Amino acid sequence: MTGSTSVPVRRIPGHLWAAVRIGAGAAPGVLAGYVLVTVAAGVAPVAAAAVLRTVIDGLAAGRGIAALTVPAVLLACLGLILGVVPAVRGHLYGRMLRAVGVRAMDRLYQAMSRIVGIGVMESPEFRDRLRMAQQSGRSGPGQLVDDTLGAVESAIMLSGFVGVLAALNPWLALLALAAAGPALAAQMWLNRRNARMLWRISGRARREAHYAELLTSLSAAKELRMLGLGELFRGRMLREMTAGNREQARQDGRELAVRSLLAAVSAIVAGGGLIWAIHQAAAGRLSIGDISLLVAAVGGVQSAGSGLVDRFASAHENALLFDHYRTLVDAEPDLPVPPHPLPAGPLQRGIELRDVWFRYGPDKPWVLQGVDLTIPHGSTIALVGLNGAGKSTLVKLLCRFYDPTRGSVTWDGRDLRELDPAEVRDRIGVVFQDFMAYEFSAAENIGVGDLSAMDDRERLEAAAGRAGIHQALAALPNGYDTMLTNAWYDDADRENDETGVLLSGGQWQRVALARAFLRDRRDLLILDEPTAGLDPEAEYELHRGLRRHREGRTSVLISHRLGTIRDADEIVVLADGVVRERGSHDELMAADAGYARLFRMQADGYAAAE
Ligand SMILES: Nc1ncnc2c1ncn2[C@@H]1O[C@H](COP(=O)(O)OP(=O)(O)OP(=O)(O)O)[C@@H](O)[C@H]1O
Repeated sequence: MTGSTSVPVRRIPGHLWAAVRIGAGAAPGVLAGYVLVTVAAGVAPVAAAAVLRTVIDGLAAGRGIAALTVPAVLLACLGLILGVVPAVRGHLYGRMLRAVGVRAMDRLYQAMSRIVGIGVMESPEFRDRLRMAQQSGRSGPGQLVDDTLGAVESAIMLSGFVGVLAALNPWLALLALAAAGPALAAQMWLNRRNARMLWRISGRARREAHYAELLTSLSAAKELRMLGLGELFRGRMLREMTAGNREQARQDGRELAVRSLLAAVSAIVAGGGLIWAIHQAAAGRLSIGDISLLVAAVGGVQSAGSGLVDRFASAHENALLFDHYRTLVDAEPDLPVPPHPLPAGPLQRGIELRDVWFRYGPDKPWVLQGVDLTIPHGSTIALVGLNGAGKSTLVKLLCRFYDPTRGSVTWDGRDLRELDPAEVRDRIGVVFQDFMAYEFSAAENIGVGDLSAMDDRERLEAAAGRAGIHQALAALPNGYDTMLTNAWYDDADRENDETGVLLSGGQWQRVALARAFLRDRRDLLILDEPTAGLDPEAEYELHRGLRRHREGRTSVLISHRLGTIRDADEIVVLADGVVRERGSHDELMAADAGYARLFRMQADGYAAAE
């Protein structure tokens, strides 16, 4: 994905067409009605002006009421149409906007769920683009459809009134058209600058939102108060906001100058036309009806012309933002997935990392520098290493959130890149170091571990039991249906302030473990610091349970508390991006290297505390 500050004009019709197609798919009936109303809104003013001339000329010529009844009724009908159209149009617009918004957002989030890895989501450019796509995706396509039809309406009206002017004086018509050209060009220039400005300040907008979120978020509230960070964050938020506003004000100034100039040109054309018409009428070359038609036509050309420019401007601007939406929706896959992936199948031999090199980006330092590691089926491998050694990174490669920069990860000899990532992930149960605490009920918080068990209370309770959290959840005000948040409640709980409950850090960790236990029939279990927040008794109990659970299963365990992993089949020490030591606890202690030193350090710490 490359940085985008403007969109070639040739891409704009494609965007308009894409938006109309979304509209036609989302609400075909509403769109058809909208087209009809648009055509009526474009034709009616021209027809009304022409009929009015007939009526005025008829009156001036002293024609009787009988001759004028039909044009009068026609005029009344056109007036009715002109009166009703805005309300109908507003109604249809609202319906179309909502229908198109749902479909467009659905497509955007479908595209997001097609993203296989997480690397692309970490790029600031992606985050900016996503924010703009979310902004434009909700109402952008609907507005584009509205702009397109609005432009059609203005074009119908403009061509009608230009035709009228041409019939009265071709020079006037030419002059009116000539004034529209520079207006369009100027507007496009303004739009491009506006889109560039929006892209430029998008980082500011993101930072502003981040500080605003920090100022009000529950998770930041403790540190914010203790460390007195409110003033700092508010200042930074305001700084970003003010800088963004300054850019916006410069653009507003440009817009004011250009638009005033265009309005002046248009008024001069209109005034000139009127002076000419009055002279012609005084000389008897134009009738009173002609004058009324000319006044209507000059006004009509002005309003249709500026309507066309406005619509074009709005369409151009929306298309520029919609470009971010389409770039994301039509993006190539972030990680290559073969069209016909091989089946991963149940793990039989094991997982192997061969000479794996990895860094998070070409400009980032190497995290892994040639890791060779075998995780045989049925064995437990413990990963050990200092902070930042690359343990969690290795886990992310096992889940194929990233591809190795060099080397390969294989599942029973088949490269993960040849397999369907969804199938591989379905065969893995994992508790991440930074697991999610969903603002859902307790049952759902465990159930998301295996959607097929979401409504199976027995399985949920069994998993919670194994994680040692069943009793605590059962004792909540609404048992497993209690919301684990005080931010919002289920509809049924709305009246009851008692039902939103907050868990402690350790309790949350148990819920996350229960989520993984729900996936206990998986081929590989990965636990990244699963007991870091537990009290010693709970940790002991849990590791005993885990040992039982791991028997005969393939697991990868990460823990800084070396006592909890000493019975792993193999302990692998990562350092400087490579496997520095490997072996059983006894072997590594006998080798008396880094692991033994760390183990003794921890053991001495406990002994000293006694
Ligand atoms: N998403 C990321 N983008 C860029 N760098 C990252 C990212 N995640 C981790 N890193 C870097 O990769 C290195 C390894 O991080 P990793 O989280 O794998 O270490 P770890 O061994 O799990 O550490 P810990 O024991 O602290 O959990 C660190 O230097 C970290 O800064």
